[in-house]
Amino acid sequence: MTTRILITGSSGQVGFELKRALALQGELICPPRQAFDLAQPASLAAALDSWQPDIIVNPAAYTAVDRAEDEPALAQAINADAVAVMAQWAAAHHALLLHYSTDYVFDGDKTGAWREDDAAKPQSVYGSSKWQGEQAVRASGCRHFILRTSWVAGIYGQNFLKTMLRLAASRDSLSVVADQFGAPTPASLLADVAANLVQRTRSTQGQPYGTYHVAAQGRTSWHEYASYVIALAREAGWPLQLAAAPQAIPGSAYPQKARRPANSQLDCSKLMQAFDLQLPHWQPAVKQIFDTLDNLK
Ligand SMILES: NC(=O)C1=CN([C@@H]2O[C@H](COP(=O)(O)OP(=O)(O)OC[C@H]3O[C@@H](n4cnc5c(N)ncnc54)[C@H](OP(=O)(O)O)[C@@H]3O)[C@@H](O)[C@H]2O)C=CC1
Ligand SMILES: Cc1cn([C@H]2C[C@H](O)[C@@H](COP(=O)(O)OP(=O)(O)O[C@H]3O[C@@H](C)C(=O)[C@@H](O)[C@H]3O)O2)c(=O)[nH]c1=O
Repeated sequence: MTTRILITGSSGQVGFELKRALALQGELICPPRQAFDLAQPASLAAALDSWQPDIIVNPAAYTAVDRAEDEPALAQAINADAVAVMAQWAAAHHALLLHYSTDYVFDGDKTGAWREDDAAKPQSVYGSSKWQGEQAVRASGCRHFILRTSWVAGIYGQNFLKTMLRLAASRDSLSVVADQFGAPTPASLLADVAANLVQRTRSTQGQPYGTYHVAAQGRTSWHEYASYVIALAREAGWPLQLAAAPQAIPGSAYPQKARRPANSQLDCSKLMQAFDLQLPHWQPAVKQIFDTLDNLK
């Protein structure tokens, strides 16, 4: 029988890549927002009943980190309450739920890389709503994977990499925070890892379901990341207004509504060991995204 795979948020960065990565694994159900609106959690069970997915992949989220501070109820509905409905439906129907979460569940105050069992202490409405979504998945008892990631970038949708290219093309000065650390992670990698895990659940062996960190390897700052991308654009001959590298500034000099963690680096060894996977270093991963954007130009 054909596996029915529901992908939420399929127009987002990760969702778009999931359509490619999961295309051969079953019949994909990719509803537009109006047909499966996570802001209306009470409406979701009826849609799930009609589609009867075997697998629910949920990259959809309220991802506007600063705006969430002004819309906590909406962020909570989309990132937590709707996730609870999907998880409970999955538990009742023996479906698999693959859900994405974020480095922003941590406070950023650890010296080393964050492990899956480190205590969450979100500092923002977004981080808090994502943490509540995670807890709802675990509480439901459904078979699940929660993939926690950081600083997602890709070809489709909006992200920091594209913002830096846009600003470097249009401004003659740019200041970027240099005391927040993490790793940019390709949306395509997150989709490929999901496809790999889904494929493995088809074997009859017991699966190591649970929570995993998935991010590109190494550690950088937003400033180093921006400088690297802008240098790539300069080398490739992009017409840039910005004459020099961006200026490095402390987070305190870039006031924002939501607090970002100082250290977001995720330790991904649990995933790499459990599934014998290698993850790329952030620099070649970012270069590959840039090269694709360059070719599409
Ligand atoms: N972006 C990042 O840097 C990071 C993301 N993550 C997590 O990874 C996952 C994927 O992120 P990413 O692909 O970047 O997110 P995007 O912001 O690119 O996409 C989010 C998707 O969610 C959809 N969505 C938003 N609100 C609703 C709603 N009410 N009902 C249905 N769909 C909705 C959007 O639909 P529409 O197109 O209609 O707006 C969009 O397709 C998320 O869970 C996010 O929390 C984790 C770490 C970093
Ligand atoms: C645009 C800009 C940002 N910054 C800083 C602000 C912030 O500290 C950092 C990142 O900025 P952004 O607001 O683009 O990124 P932000 O929305 O915080 O990105 C986060 O999104 C959510 C969804 C996640 O889950 C996180 O992993 C993370 O990727 O860069 C500058 O210093 N200069 C600038 O010109």
